[in-house]
Amino acid sequence: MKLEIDGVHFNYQSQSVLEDVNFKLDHGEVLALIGPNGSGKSTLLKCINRILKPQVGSILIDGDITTDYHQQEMAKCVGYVPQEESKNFPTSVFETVMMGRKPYINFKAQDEDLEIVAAIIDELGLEDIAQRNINQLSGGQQQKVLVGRALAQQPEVLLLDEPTSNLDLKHQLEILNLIQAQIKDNISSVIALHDLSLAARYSDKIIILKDGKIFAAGGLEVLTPENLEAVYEVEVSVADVGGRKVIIPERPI
Ligand SMILES: Nc1ncnc2c1ncn2[C@@H]1O[C@H](COP(=O)(O)OP(=O)(O)OP(=O)(O)O)[C@@H](O)[C@H]1O
Repeated sequence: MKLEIDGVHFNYQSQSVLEDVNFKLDHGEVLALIGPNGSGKSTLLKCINRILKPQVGSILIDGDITTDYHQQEMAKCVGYVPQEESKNFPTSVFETVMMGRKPYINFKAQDEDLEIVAAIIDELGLEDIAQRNINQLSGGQQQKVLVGRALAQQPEVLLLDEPTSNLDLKHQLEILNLIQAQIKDNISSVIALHDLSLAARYSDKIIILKDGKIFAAGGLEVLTPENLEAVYEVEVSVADVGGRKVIIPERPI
């Protein structure tokens, strides 16, 4: 079992944000974390990445509790793409993706590091802007660069917080296809997503969070109108389009 979340509770001061969150994710699996604004998705990703420390419960990777990991070990193991970065240093696209190699570099980058970064830049279609300052890129381009940085870490667990929120339709599919291709058999991924149809299309497992608690968990079968209406307070239709689940919001309840 690659990633295990065991009885996690988290609160900001007196506000309880996560309550008794439990799940397991195997090698090669993608878990979509869905739920309304404020339901605790980003907080859970930050707890997994040790940015936040749960007051109760543990997070285990391959059976080892992550609080025992050294910082560098953690950086090799867990890649994280935040919803947004508050302030970007004026580095180039290439340098930013190279930052993902930092946990592997002792003194200076080796040929292998350069090859890995070049391959990711190529796969993400960022060659033409590789030398551009990331602060001068569009939101969607920046989001791609941050995904590239996380992939350069070659993590075992890849956490993505709304990785497609700034992307147009083509780039949404491009980035999720790329992530799916990278997952292969040795990476487990947790992706917070607002787009429920994309969640249905790209995940093996789904967790619906409501007020910091798991409201429903399982495979695509949890995406029922009843569950979604109870959580989002919107009437929804769930359609089958060419064998894919598509979630259509109808009207507020
Ligand atoms: N730094 C903070 N200090 C205090 N409360 C916070 C902080 N960050 C988040 N919260 C609160 O924790 C709760 C969960 O927030 P979180 O960002 O995890 O939700 P989310 O499901 O990711 O939301 P969204 O879909 O809007 O991104 C919210 O009530 C939020 O106001």
